[in-house]
Amino acid sequence: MGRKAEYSEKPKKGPGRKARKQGAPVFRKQSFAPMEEEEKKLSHRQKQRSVKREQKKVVQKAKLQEKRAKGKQPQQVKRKTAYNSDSEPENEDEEVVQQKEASSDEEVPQLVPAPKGQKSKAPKGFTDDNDAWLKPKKLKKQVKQPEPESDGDKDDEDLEEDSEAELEDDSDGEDGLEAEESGEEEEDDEEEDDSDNDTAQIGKLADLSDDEEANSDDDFDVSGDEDGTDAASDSDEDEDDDDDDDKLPIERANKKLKKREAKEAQLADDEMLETVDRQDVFQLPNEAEEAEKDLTLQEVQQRIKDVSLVLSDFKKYRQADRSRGEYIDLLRKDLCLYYSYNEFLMEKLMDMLPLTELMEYLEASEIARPLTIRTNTLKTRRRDLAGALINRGVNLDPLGKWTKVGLVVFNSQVPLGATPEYLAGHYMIQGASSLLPVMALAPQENERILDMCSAPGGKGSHIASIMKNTGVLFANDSNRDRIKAIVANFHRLGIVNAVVSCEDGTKFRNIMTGFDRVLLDAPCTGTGVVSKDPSVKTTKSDVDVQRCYNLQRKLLLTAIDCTDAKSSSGGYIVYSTCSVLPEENEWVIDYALKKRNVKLVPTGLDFGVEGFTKFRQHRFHPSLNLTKRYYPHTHNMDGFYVAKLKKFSNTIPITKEQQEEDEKQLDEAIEAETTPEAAKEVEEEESKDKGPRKLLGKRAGKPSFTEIEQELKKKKREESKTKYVAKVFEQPVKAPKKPKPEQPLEKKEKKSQTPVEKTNGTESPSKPAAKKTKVNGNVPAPKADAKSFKKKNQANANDRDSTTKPVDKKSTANGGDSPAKPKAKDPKTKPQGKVQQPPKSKASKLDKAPRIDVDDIPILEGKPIKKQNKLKQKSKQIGHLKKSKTGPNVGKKQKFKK
Ligand SMILES: C[S@@+](CC[C@H](N)C(=O)[O-])C[C@H]1O[C@@H](n2cnc3c(N)ncnc32)[C@H](O)[C@@H]1O
Repeated sequence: MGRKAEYSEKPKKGPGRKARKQGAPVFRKQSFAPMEEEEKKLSHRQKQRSVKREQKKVVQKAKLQEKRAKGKQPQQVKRKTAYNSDSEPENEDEEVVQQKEASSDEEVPQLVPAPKGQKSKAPKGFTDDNDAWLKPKKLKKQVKQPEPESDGDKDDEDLEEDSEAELEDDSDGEDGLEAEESGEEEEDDEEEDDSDNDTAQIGKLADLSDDEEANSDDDFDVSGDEDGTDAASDSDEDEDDDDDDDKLPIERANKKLKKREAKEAQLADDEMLETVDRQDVFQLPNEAEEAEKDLTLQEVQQRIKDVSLVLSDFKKYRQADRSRGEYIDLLRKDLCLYYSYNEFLMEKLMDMLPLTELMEYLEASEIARPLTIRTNTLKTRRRDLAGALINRGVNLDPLGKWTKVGLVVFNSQVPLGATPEYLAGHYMIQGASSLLPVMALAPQENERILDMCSAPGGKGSHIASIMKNTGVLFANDSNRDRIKAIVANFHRLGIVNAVVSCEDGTKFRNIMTGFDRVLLDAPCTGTGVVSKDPSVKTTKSDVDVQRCYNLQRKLLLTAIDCTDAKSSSGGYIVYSTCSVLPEENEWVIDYALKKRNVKLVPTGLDFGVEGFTKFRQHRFHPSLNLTKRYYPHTHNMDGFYVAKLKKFSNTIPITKEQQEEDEKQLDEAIEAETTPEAAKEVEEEESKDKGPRKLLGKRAGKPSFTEIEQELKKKKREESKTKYVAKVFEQPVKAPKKPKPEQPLEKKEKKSQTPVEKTNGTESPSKPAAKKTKVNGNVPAPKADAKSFKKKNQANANDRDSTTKPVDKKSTANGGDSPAKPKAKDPKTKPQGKVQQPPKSKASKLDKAPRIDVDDIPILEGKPIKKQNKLKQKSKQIGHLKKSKTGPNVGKKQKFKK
């Protein structure tokens, strides 16, 4: 661009020069020293950074050249240096010679070659002005000295010395530059100055090129500015600078940003902790306050949260003078209030689930489970059914990968119990959880299968459809009204391989044995189906649980006895309940494992929570982890339990271990009875009843109740006494030693010496009646239960057990029977043996139906050990479809035909 400047020609001076043609433009030397200009403009900080950059550049260059010098000819290095000179490439050789003269070591970068003739001058050869100018060069030297990355070898030191010498030589040339800048040079010196200019330009151009590199560090500089704003991080970041050299500017910036964020997060956490610490600790209300205050639901909810927080870190948040028990009591009360549970059930749930999970469980139990249907594969395919229902405005989806027959219905424009498909038997309305026990049972075609508690036939019909209407399904239920539902459903669904019976399941071994598989979907408290039947929350009590527990154990033993261990295809028993309480699940299975030749096998269900192997202070058989639990909050289905047993022998086991166990149980019961309180209780009871049955001293070790509590207890017991109440299982809370359930029965059976228990299927038909008479003299009347049966059956449309007692208002009022309040009966208020008889006018068909009498059922484990040994010897293999032709079974058979 423009005309080229010529420095070689000297403009002529003198007269007539105005007339001359305008010569080439003359540029001030200053124009070629942009660095000088820039330096003047730079701020102090910028200069510092510039110096830093320079230092780095010099160090890098030194390193680079050192490397090259090691691997290449020195000449090449010199050429490289000379290449920076644009103006006089032809002088390369001369310069090289000069440099050689200046220093024998060529490793030092030749930024500015020495001008000719200058070398012979005085060693320093600088004027005072030069001294001033030389300062930057000295700085350069200083930079080299602290070079951190130098090897520290002697060679390096030599190198530095050499470079210093050269720099001093270079300064000669720069001296000329300084002189020119000052404008004080003589014309005679101009040629030399020009050459100096050239050298100066060379030097400066080299610097410029370096500057370009430096400019590439602009980002770094920017971040350096940021450093300036964050003085605290300066030191750290400076330390990292060296490590960051290899990184891109953006990476360095990112690193710094992350550091800063981490610091801020840390600060925020600290602040939060401080704030929490400063917060007021939740103050437990005292009883007076509690009585006065009427809390809103929101306040209760808030208090639940507060107490939960305290319990989550009790040491930290507790009030020094308050115990954990007080907090738990308050929490239980609040939860009962908020979710409308009685204290008994809430306490059971609190025992069972950790606090956070409990809250989830309670919340999930408030929400209805999705409506699900099961395709009846005897009549249709799921895809076809889904299509048909979708056409009717039903919005549905497959239930899950785990089932090929389930459909979940999101919404429907038609009632699902009245569609043509329903009436045609293409599907059954069933909860998702009710598919699980049948899947675990895994029925096979042509097998003989017993569904012991079948009404209304949901699972039974599922079994039949898997069997493809082959083999025989025995669908039994003790509730005659509910039997009708089985018949109706089976008709609708096109099941033709079923025999429906109405028998007491606990006696089924007398009717028929030798089944390939038995399903026992046992009657239970229904604590898993709270969302379906909210009344469960307030109506269940300790008595209900114990009643169910007794019945379940007896039904399960019978189910095992009805199974043929030698079945070629089966020999399996599946036990299930829609309760989540361990008393009705693990406890029952654990009991059966001890009493029969069965073992737990995997259910085949690939989801569900493992069953408990321990619960509070209780320990179950380790294989109970093979059983499965289902919860509304984890599986979005009703609370459910499934266990699968394999029978491996038809004989009834009486092992040495069992003998010892039985003896131990006896000892414990005796020991419990001998506690002063229990002894007194038994004494009083015996004096009233004069019966053999004794309470087992469950109050041993328990705190005594206040008078009011005892009064409430008495009233409650009066209401809830039934023949089923046997106070059998150990209470999970604070009960050091518990009475064994079999104890009273043992005593009775010792006297009666019934042969019923001797072998499977060999029970004498006349014995149960005799025994019943005897036992019923010691327990509340059965008719009260029959009434409650009826009420429940009418009330509950679902398939839960209907054998539970009527709503126990007291249990709601006083928090229900806590496990820590085990006193069974108060002979003062209600002598044992007295029966709460319902008015005869109210007795219905239900009353005439076979009633379950827990005490009437033979319990092998209750036999004296010697007797059991005898039984073992006499035990026979169960015959298939063997039936007694005499006694009450005959009547039952006729009933069955009806
Ligand atoms: C949970 S429900 C069964 C539901 C059924 N498995 C289904 O899927 O439709 C329990 C049933 O057991 C019946 N049951 C109660 N005690 C019984 C007993 N001792 N023998 C036989 N069935 C009994 C009840 O009448 C009730 O129908």
